[in-house]
Amino acid sequence: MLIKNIDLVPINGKDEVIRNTNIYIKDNEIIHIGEIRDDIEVERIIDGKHKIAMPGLINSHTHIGMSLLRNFADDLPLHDWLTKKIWPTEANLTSRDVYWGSLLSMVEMIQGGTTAFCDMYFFMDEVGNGLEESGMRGVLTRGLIEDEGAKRKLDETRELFKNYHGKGNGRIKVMVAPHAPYTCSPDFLKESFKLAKELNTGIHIHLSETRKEVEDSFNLHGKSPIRHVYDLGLLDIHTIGAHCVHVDDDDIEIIKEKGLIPVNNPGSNLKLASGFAPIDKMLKKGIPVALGTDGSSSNNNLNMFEEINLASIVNKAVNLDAVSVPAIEALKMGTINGAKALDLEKEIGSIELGKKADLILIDTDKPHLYPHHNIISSLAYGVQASDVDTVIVDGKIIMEKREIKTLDVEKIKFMAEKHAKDLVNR
Ligand SMILES: CSC[C@H]1O[C@@H](n2cnc3c(O)ncnc32)[C@H](O)[C@@H]1O
Ligand SMILES: [Zn+2]
Repeated sequence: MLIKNIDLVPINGKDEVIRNTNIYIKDNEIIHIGEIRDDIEVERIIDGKHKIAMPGLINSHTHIGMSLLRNFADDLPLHDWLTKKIWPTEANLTSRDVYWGSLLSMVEMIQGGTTAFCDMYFFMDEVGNGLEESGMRGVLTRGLIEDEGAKRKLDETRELFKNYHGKGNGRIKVMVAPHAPYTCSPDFLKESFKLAKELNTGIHIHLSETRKEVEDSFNLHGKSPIRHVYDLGLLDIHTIGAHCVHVDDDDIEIIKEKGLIPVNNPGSNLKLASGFAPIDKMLKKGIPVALGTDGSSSNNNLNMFEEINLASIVNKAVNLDAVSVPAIEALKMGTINGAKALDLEKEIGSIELGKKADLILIDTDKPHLYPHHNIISSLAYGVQASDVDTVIVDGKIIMEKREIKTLDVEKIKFMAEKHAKDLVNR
C-alpha cells in the first residue's frame, strides 16, 4: 500500500512534521517513508491530499463493556458511583452484554482514530472475540475484585491467556488485572503478581485515583497505595497504573524507579471530581505518562482526541502555566507513551520504518482546521474525532472515508441498545 503526498506527524522523538511525503506499507509493516520508489510494487494507492497521517491513538485504560452503562449513573463521586449504581448493575452482566457493549465501543473508538486499547472488565473472552472481528489491537485484562470466587477469577485469567494471548496475528495480548489495592488484599495482590510472572506478562491496576483511596490506605497500611504495592513487590514487573491522581513526591520517585506507566484519564477524573494528576511534573521527570478514557460510564465517551486536549489545557490551568503539557507532549501521551504502557513500544506508537502499520489519516479540509499554520497544534487543540477519515491497523484498512469495513455498525447499535435496556431492568 502507498499513502501518497501526505503530511506526516510520525511521533519519532524529533517532534517533527514531514510535509508532502509518501508512506509505503507491506503486509503489516511500514517499509519506506520519503520519496516515491519505483522499485516497490504497489497494489493500492491512497491519496493523502488534505490529510495528515499520524500513529493510531492508544487508549491505555478503559472498560469498554461499560458503554452499556453510558448516561446511566452521572453526577456522582467515584465511591457512590461504583457502590450504589455500577457494581449492583454489573452483578447482572452476561457475556452477551459485554460482547455487544464492547463492539459498540470498538465502533466508537475506530471512528475516533483509536487503534489500540487496554481493557479491564468481565467476560474478557467476548472482548477478545470482538477484537478479532474488528481488526483492532488490544490488551485484555480480566478485572479481579477479591471475593470468595477469587481463585476462580485467577484461573479465568490463566485460561484467557492460553486462549487469546498472541491471537489475531499478534494483535491481542493478555495481562493480569487486580482491580485496585482497596478491592484486593495484600495476599491476593501477591497471587496476581505471581500469575503475571508465571505468564511472563504485565499487570494492570487502578492506583491512587481519589483522595479517599489514599487516606484509607494511610489509615489501613500506614502508606500510600503506590508505596503499598511497591513494598509488596508488585512493581517488579511491567505495570500499567490507571489514574495516579493523588501522588506525592515519594510516589513519583517509585513510579520513576520502577518504570510504572501511569495512565492519565482526565475526562473521567474531572467528571467524578477525583482531581487532576500532576502529569506535568511526571513528564518533566521523564515518566512516559499515557492516556485513557476510562469507561464511557464515567467519561461519557471514548474520544481520545478529547482526552489529548483535556490533558494539555486543564494542566495549563491547574499549573497556571501555559507552557505546561504542550501539544506535542499530549500527542505523545496518546500514542508512543500508550505503546509503552501496553508494552508494545517496539511495534506501535509511532510511524517509523519496521514498525507495525497502525496509523490514522485525518481530513484537514474542514473549516475548523483552517488555516494550517501548525499541524501539531491542530491535532492537539482542534481536530475532532469526526475528522478521522481512515484507520489502518496491522496494515489493514478497517475504516475508509469514515466507513468501517469490519463491523456491522447498525446491528451493533441495535443490539447494544437492547442489551443495555435489558441489563438495567434485570
Ligand atoms: C472488575 S472489572 C473493572 C471494574 O472497574 C470498575 N471501574 C470503572 N471505572 C472505574 C474507576 O474509575 N475506578 C475504579 N473502578 C472503576 C468497573 O465498573 C468494573 O467493576
Ligand atoms: Zn478504570
